[in-house]
Amino acid sequence: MRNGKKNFIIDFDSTFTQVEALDVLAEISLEGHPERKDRIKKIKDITDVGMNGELNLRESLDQRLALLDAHKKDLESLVERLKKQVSKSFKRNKEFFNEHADRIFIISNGFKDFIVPIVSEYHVKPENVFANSFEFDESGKIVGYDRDNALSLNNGKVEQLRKLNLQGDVYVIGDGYTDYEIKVAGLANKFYAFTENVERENILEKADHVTPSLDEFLYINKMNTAISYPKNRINVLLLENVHPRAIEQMKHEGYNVEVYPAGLDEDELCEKIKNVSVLGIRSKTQVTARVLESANRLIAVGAFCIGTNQIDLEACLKKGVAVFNAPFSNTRSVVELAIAEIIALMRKLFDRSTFMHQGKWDKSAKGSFEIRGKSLGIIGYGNIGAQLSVLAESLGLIVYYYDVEEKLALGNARKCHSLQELLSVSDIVTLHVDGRPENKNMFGEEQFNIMRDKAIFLNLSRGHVVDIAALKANIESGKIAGAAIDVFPQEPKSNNEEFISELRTLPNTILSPHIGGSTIEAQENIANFVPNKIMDYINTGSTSNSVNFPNLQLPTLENAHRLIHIHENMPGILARINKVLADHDINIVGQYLKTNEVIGYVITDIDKEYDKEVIKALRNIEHTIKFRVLY
Ligand SMILES: NC(=O)c1ccc[n+]([C@@H]2O[C@H](COP(=O)([O-])OP(=O)(O)OC[C@H]3O[C@@H](n4cnc5c(N)ncnc54)[C@H](O)[C@@H]3O)[C@@H](O)[C@H]2O)c1
Ligand SMILES: O=C(O)CC[C@@H](O)C(=O)O
Repeated sequence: MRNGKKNFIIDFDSTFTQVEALDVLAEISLEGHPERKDRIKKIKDITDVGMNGELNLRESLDQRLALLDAHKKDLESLVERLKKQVSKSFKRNKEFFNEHADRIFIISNGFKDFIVPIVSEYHVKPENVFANSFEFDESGKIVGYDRDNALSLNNGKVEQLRKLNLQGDVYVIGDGYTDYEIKVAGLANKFYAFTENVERENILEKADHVTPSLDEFLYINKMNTAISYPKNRINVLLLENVHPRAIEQMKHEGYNVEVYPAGLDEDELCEKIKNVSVLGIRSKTQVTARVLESANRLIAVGAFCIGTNQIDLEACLKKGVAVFNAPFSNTRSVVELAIAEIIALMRKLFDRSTFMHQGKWDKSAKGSFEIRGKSLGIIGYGNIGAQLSVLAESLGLIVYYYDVEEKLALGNARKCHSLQELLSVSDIVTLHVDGRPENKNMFGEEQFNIMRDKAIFLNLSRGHVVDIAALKANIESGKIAGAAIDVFPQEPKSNNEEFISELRTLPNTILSPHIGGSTIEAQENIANFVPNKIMDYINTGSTSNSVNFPNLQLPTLENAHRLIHIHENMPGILARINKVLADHDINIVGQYLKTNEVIGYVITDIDKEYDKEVIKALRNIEHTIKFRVLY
C-alpha cells in the first residue's frame, strides 16, 4: 500500500450528507400514500438495522425498495433536497475535495443516480464514485437495481476496494459497519468513525479514531485549511447546574461539553481542569491561582452570574485566560426579591406565617408598617441598586443612595455623600455593592450603631461584606427590627450540604439560599448571554464585555488569517510583533491593540498566503503569554 500517497474512501449516506438518502426518497415518493407514515418508519428501521450490520444488505435494499414505490422523477427532488443536506463540515472543506480530487473515492451501498450529482459539486470525479444503479420499468418506476454490482452485497465495499487496488495509504471515513469492514479486511490503514450526523455505538468502539467532523479528520492528518481548530477539541466544563440552554448552545457549536451539577472544591477542580478549554461556573466555585496553575488548556472562564469575586481575575490575566460574566441578566430578579422582602419584613410576614403553621393565631398590627413614605437607603447604586431605586420609588418609598463612584440619580432618588449620612436617614438599608476584597466586613458594629432604631436590613450582594456576628447581635438587641439575607460568607457547595449560620432561628429574619438571581427568566438570559460571549471570543477574538481583558470588538474575519497575541504589558512588544511580520514579508490587512495594566492584546489580520514559519517566530517573542491563529 505504501507509495507516500493518501487515498480517501468516503461513505455517502449520513457521512457526505447528513441523512440516509433512501429515507428522504421515501418522504418524497410516498407523498399522499395512505401508508406513508408507517412505511417511512419501516424504511428507517431497516436502514438502522442494516447500518449496524444486523441485516443482510441485499435483503435490506430489496425490502426498502419495495416499500418506497419510487419513480425516476422523484430522484430530481431527492437530489435537490440532498444538496441542501450535505454535512456542514464537508461544505466548509470544499478546498480539501478540490485539492485531492484524484484520490477521493466515494464507496457507497447507495445509488449513483443521486450520489454523482451531489458529489460532483464538490469536485469528486464521477469515475471515482462506486455505488449501485437503479433499474426502472418503461413508466420510469424504480423496480430494482443492478444485481451484478458487489455493492449491493455484504462485504461489497471490501470487494470494490480490492478491485481498485489503490497504491499508497488508505483512510476510510464513514458512519457504518460496512465502512469498518474495509479496515478489518486489511485494505485500509485507518478507519475514522464519522459522528457529525449519527453515532453508532458498535462502530465507535472499533474505530481507530472517532471524528465528529471532517475538520477533526483533517486536523489530525495536518490537512486543515478551512478552520484553524476543530471545535470538538474544545473541552467545556460546566459546573453548578447552569441552565440547560447553555449546554445546548455549546453543544450546538460543536464543543465537547461536560456538565457537573454542583460546585467543586479547589483540589477537585485542579484535577478536573487539566484539559478544559472553557470553564463555566456560578458563584460557588473558586477559580484560584492554584487552580489556574493546573489549567493547561484554559482559554476562557464564563461566570454564569454577575459576581466575579470568586475568580482570581489577575491570575487569569497573567495566564491569558479571558473571563466573561452576565452583568445584567439577573438584575431584575434580585430587585423583585428585595422589594418582596422589604414588604414581608415590614409586616413580619414570615414569623406570622411560621406561627400559623404551628397553629398560633396572632392577629395584631403591632410592629407592622406600610412601606409608603418610608425611606430606603441603597448602598451601591450599580445595575441592581439603580433599578431597585426606580421600582421602590414607584411603590412610594423615598430613596436615598450611596456609592463610592459618581452615579446619576434616577427619578427623585437622593444622593448621600457618605455612608453615615445614608444610614442616619434610612428606615430600610439594603446592600448592593460588588464583592471586591476591600468590601470584606464593610458593614459591621459601627454601621449598625449609626442606623435608625428598629430599622430593616437587607443583604443580597455578597456574604463577606457583612460582619455576621454584629448583625446577629443587633437583631437580638432589637436595634434591627428585621433582616433579609440571601448571601453568606460560607455557603454550602450543593443542595445536599447543611446550611450552618449564626443567623438561624433569629426573629423576623428571612434567610434565603442565594436565590436573588435564581429565576427561570434570569437563568435562561444568562445561559443565552455568556456562551455567546465565549463563542465570539473563540471564533473572532472579540473581548467585548470581558471583565478582565482589554475590551476589543473585532470585525468578522474575511479572506484573511487572524493572529491573536496576548503578552505581558511591556514596552516594545508591538514593535517586535511587527518586525517579525515585516521580516517574513507579511501583508497586514488590519491591526488592533489594546492594553491594560497586566497584558497587551494585539490582533493582526494578514493575507491568507504566508510563510508559516512566522507563527513559530511570533510564539517565540519574549513575554508572550498565549498565541493563536484563527481562520
Ligand atoms: N443574591 C444574588 O443572587 C445576586 C444576584 C446578582 C448579583 N448579586 C450581587 O449584587 C451585587 C450588585 O450587583 P450589580 O450588578 O448591581 O453590581 P454593579 O457592579 O453594577 O454595582 C455595584 C456598585 O457598588 C458600588 N460599590 C462598591 N463598593 C462600594 C462601597 N463600599 N460603598 C458604596 N458603593 C460601593 C460600585 O461603585 C457599583 O456602583 C454584586 O455583589 C453581585 O455579585 C447577587
Ligand atoms: O447564581 C448564582 O450562583 C449567583 C447569583 C449572583 O450572586 C450573581 O453574582 O449573579
